[in-house]
Amino acid sequence: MAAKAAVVLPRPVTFVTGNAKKLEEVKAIIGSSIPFKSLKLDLPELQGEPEDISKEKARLAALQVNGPVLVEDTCLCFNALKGLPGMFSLNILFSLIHLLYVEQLVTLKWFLEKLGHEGLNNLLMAYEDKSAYALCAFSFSHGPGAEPLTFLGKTPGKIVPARGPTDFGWDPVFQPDGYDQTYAEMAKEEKNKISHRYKSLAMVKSHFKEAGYVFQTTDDDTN
Ligand SMILES: O=c1[nH]c(=O)c2ncn([C@@H]3O[C@H](COP(=O)(O)OP(=O)(O)OP(=O)(O)O)[C@@H](O)[C@H]3O)c2[nH]1
Ligand SMILES: [Mg+2]
Repeated sequence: MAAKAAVVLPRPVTFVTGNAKKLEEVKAIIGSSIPFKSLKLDLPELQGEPEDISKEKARLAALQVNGPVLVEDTCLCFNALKGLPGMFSLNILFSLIHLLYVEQLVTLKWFLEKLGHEGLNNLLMAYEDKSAYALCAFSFSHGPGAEPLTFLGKTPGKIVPARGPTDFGWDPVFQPDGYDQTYAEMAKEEKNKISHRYKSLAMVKSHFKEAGYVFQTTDDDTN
């Protein structure tokens, strides 16, 4: 039987994100297994199921980049609230704040800071069930018009009062099952071995390995 021809992609994959902490983790997890560069683009994020949001982001990113792209969308979902706040949390909050305080950026900052980690815990105050899961949806598109593939990684845990460094989102209030440390308290290498992002990227890496993509690079791509 003839070997399947490898798919040739016009350049390295562009990982589109505006989040520096995400990028740090993605670099550490992917290493040199997938040739990629990163690009910050302001893409609209729809509301809906994680997979759909991520896929749509990939479609839009591929059009803008005009080449292969990886994007991801991450959420923290509370079981007692049937998966909310999930993808909606910060986006809806931002929309509400925007409606209420257009152009009053000081107030907006103050409001977000006030809600913070304590606010996330307070959302569950009335419930005994503090269980939650971190969900990561990576989508990969070959380029404009190509249907994106999505890879979901999920890590179960619970919501606890904040512990550990506060330099990345909700890491201080999420304690993964089987650990007595929050994501924020864990060494980065430890988080990157069990996280929602790690699990999703493990599937992305397997896909790339199986597909055996061949990348054509230009001088521009090395920047
Ligand atoms: O404690 C955390 N540990 C994580 O592992 C993690 N991953 C993402 N987030 C936060 O969740 C929100 C929605 O994320 P999100 O997927 O829309 O990302 P984003 O808008 O910041 O970047 P991007 O969409 O340009 O890639 C943002 O506030 C992110 O900072 C995390 N917080
Ligand atoms: Mg986003």
